[in-house]
Amino acid sequence: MSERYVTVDLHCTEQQKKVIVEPPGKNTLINVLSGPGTGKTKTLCDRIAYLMSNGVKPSEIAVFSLTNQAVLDFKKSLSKLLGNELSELVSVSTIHGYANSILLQNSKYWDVLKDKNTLNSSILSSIIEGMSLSRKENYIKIMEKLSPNSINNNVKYLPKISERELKLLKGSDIQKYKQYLSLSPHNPVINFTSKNSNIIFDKLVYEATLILNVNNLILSNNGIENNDELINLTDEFRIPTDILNLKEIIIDEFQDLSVILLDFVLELSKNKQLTISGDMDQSLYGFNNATPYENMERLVNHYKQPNHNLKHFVLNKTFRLSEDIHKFSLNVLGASDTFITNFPNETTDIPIIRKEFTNLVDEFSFVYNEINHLIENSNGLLTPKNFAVLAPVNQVLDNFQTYLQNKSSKFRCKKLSGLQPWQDTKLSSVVSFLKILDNPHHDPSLLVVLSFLNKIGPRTVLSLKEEAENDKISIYELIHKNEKIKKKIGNETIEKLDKILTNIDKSDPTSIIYNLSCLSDLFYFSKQLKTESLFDNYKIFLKELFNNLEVISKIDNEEYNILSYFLSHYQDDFLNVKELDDTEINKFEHYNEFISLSTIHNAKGLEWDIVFVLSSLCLMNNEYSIQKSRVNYVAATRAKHILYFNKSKFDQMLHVDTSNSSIYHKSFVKIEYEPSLLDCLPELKNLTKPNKLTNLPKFANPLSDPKRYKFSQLVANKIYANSNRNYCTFLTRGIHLLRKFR
Ligand SMILES: Nc1ncnc2c1ncn2[C@@H]1O[C@H](COP(=O)(O)OP(=O)(O)OP(=O)(O)O)[C@@H](O)[C@H]1O
Repeated sequence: MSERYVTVDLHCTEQQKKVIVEPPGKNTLINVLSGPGTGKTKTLCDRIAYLMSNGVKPSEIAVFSLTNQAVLDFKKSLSKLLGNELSELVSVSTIHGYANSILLQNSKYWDVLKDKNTLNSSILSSIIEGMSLSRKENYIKIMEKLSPNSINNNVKYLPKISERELKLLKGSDIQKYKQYLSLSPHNPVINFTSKNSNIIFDKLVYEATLILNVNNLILSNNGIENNDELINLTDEFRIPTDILNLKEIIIDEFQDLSVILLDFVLELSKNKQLTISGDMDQSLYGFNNATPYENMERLVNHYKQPNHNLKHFVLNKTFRLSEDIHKFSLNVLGASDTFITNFPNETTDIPIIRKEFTNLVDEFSFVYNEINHLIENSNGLLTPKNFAVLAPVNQVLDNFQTYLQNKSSKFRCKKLSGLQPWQDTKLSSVVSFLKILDNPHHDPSLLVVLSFLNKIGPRTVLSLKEEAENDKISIYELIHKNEKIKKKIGNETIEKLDKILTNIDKSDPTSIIYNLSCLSDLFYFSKQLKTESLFDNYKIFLKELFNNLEVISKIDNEEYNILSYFLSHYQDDFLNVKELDDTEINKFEHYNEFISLSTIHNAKGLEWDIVFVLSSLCLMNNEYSIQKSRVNYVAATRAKHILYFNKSKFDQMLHVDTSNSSIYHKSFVKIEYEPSLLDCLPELKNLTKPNKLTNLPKFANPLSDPKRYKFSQLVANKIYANSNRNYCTFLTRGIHLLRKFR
């Protein structure tokens, strides 16, 4: 057995260190709280390194976040700290992805959906069928024996409701909502399989929670091994031992969890260590019923039970925000207090630049000129990579990109993946196309592809599957035989499909790529690839696929045609990594040439030296809401040095804008603080510093203003010095990590 030692120095503050070295305990909650840039994510990574150095196996740690982007960022931080080889041993995934993998253990669709982070709602709907545990006979019998009080008998009497009503119910009566989730997919009162609904994802997590629940009951009921009947009943619910052997569950971005996700987390972390970190004010998923304060209250009460432990850790130093930006962000939020009392030594000391616009072209031209000015006056110290342009919605970013193209801009932009967090990444569907080209009787693949057609919804997918199974024929045969289905799909489509299948030469890479394109056109695949970056990735994928097929064609192999050889040998991550990982694109283009463009939602957890937040000119609704304040708060707190927070003429922010006296008056008398974490954790009050909303932030003139020309050079020097800073400046006490690697 080979042994290796990896030494990692952890540079941290005293407060971060307390989190890092806290030993894991059973039924213990480590609650890491604080504001933006205080190193929450970094501290979690350091903790993992420390635990590993103290004998916890990487397979005993599981890290979760809500979005693919957040998962990717966490993986990057961990691999920066530990190197790829070590960091890849730790499971980091979305909760939905992990729940999905629990459910798919026994599914025959496993080979289509094996990537833990990739969910495809059309196949998912087929999978959900047949695995609704809550209504399964065996499940009910197990519950009667092991946990008789938990069976809910009211479920039978639920009235039929629409999807919209069910969504509303999620916000108003979560218990009722869960009763609906417990129904079988074939129930007559609610449709789980609608393509655009998040309900299907809740159903998925709900079912996985039940499986965990059964396993926890088995574990806590000694003597079950002598009970043959229970062993038989529980057999189909058993999950792999890796999951049961977990010691530490880590949740980053805790504030984004909904009640359904918290149920899953609590079940998974039973008898284990649960470590969470988050900033309640950065909760952006209210539209998906993230309930940060309620969840925190529930969690705290849970861990106040006997035999449970609760430990709070507050980080008070931000490594990102200047005092001005911090003050601005607190006012944007209407926050009465803050945990942050320490700021980085090196900041550029530029107050926020807040310029007003009445039309988008003026605004775009301002942003372009300002970036140009800063780059040109920096003596090469600033490059596009120091900048980000953020907007509330994708549409504004697209317009900005078009503006730059028309202007033949000197610099280029890279849009951060606009993928919806837990939903389809679609690119994996290319495998389905390839499988059909190889063998049209591969049912799961044909179902995926058919579901891309407008008229084919998940209900039709399910009935196609059922019908084919009944008639003992393949789906491909069925669509040729059944006149009704033929009509639904369209005769012409079926004929074209047949033509492609006859034309393809499976031993010629060019023919494979050509027919793959025909097939994907036939099923409107480009419509599925909604974002430009996904489309770019698709092109990269085709290029790589072609290269791979060319290589295979040189291998002398009589048994296989090259397409089936490829399909039985391709690496799983050949497909999956690319659509999530921007670094793949960086291989093709030089990173420094790009300005990051991102929606505010996608920018969460990230930081840049200079950030432009575009105004909401395009959005008609200028009414105040806590959700909107949180989005603005996240946007403002992405900036390390200079924050441009553009203003629409029609928009005023309470506690921030001073020019309009009535607004000032309003913000002055209103002083209505938003709900705060202290409402559920009053014991942390003495760790906070009050924020006076009447004490308004300062604003500065743009840097391209002739009077500030010299200043630009100074700013560039400071940013450059700061980007090359040595972490040791902040080192309170390094931890020496020695890891035995087996
Ligand atoms: N002890 C430290 N010494 C030096 N830099 C640090 C330290 N801790 C964190 N940082 C730096 O501070 C920045 C913010 O860290 P991180 O992204 O982990 O913060 P966060 O609290 O998760 O932020 P957010 O709430 O915005 O997601 C990063 O650049 C990180 O490298």
